[in-house]
Amino acid sequence: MTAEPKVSIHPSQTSLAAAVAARLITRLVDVQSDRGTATVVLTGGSIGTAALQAVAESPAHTAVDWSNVHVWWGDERFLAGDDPERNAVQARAALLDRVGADRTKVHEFGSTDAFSDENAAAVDYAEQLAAQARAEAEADPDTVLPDARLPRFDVLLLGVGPDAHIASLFPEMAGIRTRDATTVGVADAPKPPPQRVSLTLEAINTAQEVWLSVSGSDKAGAVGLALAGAGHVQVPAAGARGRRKTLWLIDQDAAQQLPGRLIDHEDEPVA
Ligand SMILES: O=C(O)[C@H](O)[C@@H](O)[C@H](O)[C@H](O)COP(=O)(O)O
Repeated sequence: MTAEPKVSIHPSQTSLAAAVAARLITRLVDVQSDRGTATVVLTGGSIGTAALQAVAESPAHTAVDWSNVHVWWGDERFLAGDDPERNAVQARAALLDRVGADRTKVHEFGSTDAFSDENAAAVDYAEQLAAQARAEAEADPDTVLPDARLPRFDVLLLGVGPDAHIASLFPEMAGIRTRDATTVGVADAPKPPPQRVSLTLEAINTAQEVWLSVSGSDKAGAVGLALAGAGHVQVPAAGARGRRKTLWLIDQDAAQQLPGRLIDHEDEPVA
């Protein structure tokens, strides 16, 4: 069971980042009021990081109990642990270190400090995810996880590249074709750095809500193809779906080639 995409268009990159931030705060507060804890899967990239900064700068962020948020990543650049190009380093600076996130609940992909290659880091992340899934199932025997290998992802954020990649799943490459695994090592990514680790599409699509945030005219073609129903091997963003909600949050520039029938006027804009 997955949700058909809905689209929300925002006037600029800044208002888009603010809208993603407002929605994220609301989502985390809502989930925490139901279950006590909430789980978010973060993305790297410009809009992903700008949205986290906007969360930190919003007075409303204090409504979230950050010590009870589990944080995972959709992908990571396989670099040294303190490399400023790592998605986790950028997320810590933009938000996590500013709001007092609990380091034991911030689950980073392994780095070159600890792993010999990207495949080893991918295997380790799959084990971390599975261990958390077991812990959640033991803590609440009534919990039904969408996939026993993965914790419940309440919201999963993705950026989209001009080639329509999501996380580190690039068009036509092995990562987007990977099945029966929750994570994958990527050795030859066209976007630098070449070595990366990523959730697979099947892992991404276990999330309750998948939000794709996209800004800029260089992404308009990718957005148009993805929402016109292209195949996920050629257009990875086309395959990303949440179980309950699939939300495309885009700015005007990225919306230039959008099939008109997909614009949900009731859902725009929230910033
Ligand atoms: O590690 C990464 O590079 C990302 O996770 C990647 O998937 C990113 O989200 C897109 O490439 C969009 O990035 P921009 O928003 O910077 O274009």
